[in-house]
Order: sequence, then C-alpha cells, then structure tokens
Amino acid sequence: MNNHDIEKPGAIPDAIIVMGVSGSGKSSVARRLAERAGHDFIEGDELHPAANVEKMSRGIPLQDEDRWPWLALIGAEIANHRQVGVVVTCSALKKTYRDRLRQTAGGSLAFVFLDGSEALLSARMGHRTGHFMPVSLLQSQLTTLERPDGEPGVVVVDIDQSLEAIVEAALAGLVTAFD
Ligand SMILES: Nc1ncnc2c1ncn2[C@@H]1O[C@H](COP(=O)(O)OP(=O)(O)OP(=O)(O)O)[C@@H](O)[C@H]1O
Ligand SMILES: O=C(O)[C@H](O)[C@@H](O)[C@H](O)[C@H](O)CO
Repeated sequence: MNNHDIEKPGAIPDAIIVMGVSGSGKSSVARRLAERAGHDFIEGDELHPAANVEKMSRGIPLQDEDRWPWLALIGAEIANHRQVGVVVTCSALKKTYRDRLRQTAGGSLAFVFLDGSEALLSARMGHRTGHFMPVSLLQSQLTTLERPDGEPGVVVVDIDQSLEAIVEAALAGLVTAFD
C-alpha cells in the first residue's frame, strides 16, 4: 500500500512504530516485521543525539527535553519513508510523545506495543551483551510508560512468546488496526 492517508481495509499500514520499554524486543521484532511487510526498517535508537546515548549509558534516565528533538527526527523520518512503507523502533513511552509522532508522521501511524512483565524484560536485558542500556534503567522506563491501550491504531502483543509468534500476532492485529 502506498501513500494513503486513509488505510485500506485488510492491508498492512504504511507507517508502523514498534514501541515499548527497553528490552521489550523492539529492534528484533521491527526488523522481522519490516521484512514480512516489505517495508523499510529504521532503528530509532540510531537517531538519538550522542548526548542521550551517553546519558543512558551512565544510567541516567532521559527527560522530556532530551526526547523531544529525537521524537521530531523520528516523525520526519517516518514522513520521508511512508511512501515505500516503514517500520521504526521508538520507545514512545508517553501519550504526549505518541501524539506528537502522530502529528508529524505525515499521515496515519500504527503502533505495535510490546507488552511484558518486569521479570521477563529484566531477564532479556540481562542476557543481552554489548548494548548501551543498563538493566538499572528498566525501573524508570516502566514508571514512565503510559500504556497505549485504546488509542487509535494500536496493537498490543504479549512478548512472552517466540519472535515469529510475536511478528505473526503483530501482522494479524495491524491489518485491522484502523477498523
Ligand atoms: N521473543 C523473544 N524471545 C526471546 N528473546 C528475545 C525475544 N525478543 C527479543 N529477544 C531478546 O531480548 C533482548 C532484547 O531485545 P531487543 O534488543 O530487540 O529489545 P529492544 O526493545 O530493542 O531493546 P532496547 O530498546 O533496549 O534497544 C535481545 O537480546 C533479544 O535477542
Ligand atoms: O525513551 C527512552 O528512554 C529511550 O528511547 C530508551 O527507551 C532507549 O533508547 C531504548 O529502549 C534503548 O535501550
């Protein structure tokens, strides 16, 4: 599907954000989802200013003022890529952040929310190597999270299943996300 502000029924939306706290599987799921949908993939963490990454690496949570310029870049990237289809990772923890993304994405924007328990998130982060985000920041991520349940275009997927099962559930939800 290309460049439609109103999504066609039964089609995968042009612009999709895979959202959730650190360790929820955004990068893994978004990469595979993009392959399955034939969309471009954008790693939102790569758009963080260096100062943000440095802050998180030192175990300091980001604040709104750290995130607004990054969210602006993500919105602009989505607007630029939506004609070919795009899946982007972005924590999108607060409703105000998601609303800003909806305003700047150049058309409709779907969200896949990766939902999991603190125990599972912590275990997955603990097993991961070579990533800047310390497990110590998980608690602040969960405190900051405002769940997106009930917002337009949102698909909620339980992460306590295989990557392929998560991607299948996301695809199934996405085709009716704007019904
Ligand atoms: N369904 C799954 N089953 C088992 N392990 C998984 C699953 N999904 C992701 N993982 C693993 O969990 C860890 C976190 O996944 P990933 O890095 O994709 O999350 P993320 O949300 O992008 O994290 P961050 O935002 O901190 O970069 C990785 O080691 C990944 O391989
Ligand atoms: O909004 C935030 O606090 C950040 O985007 C984080 O969520 C991390 O970038 C990401 O999860 C990598 O670990």
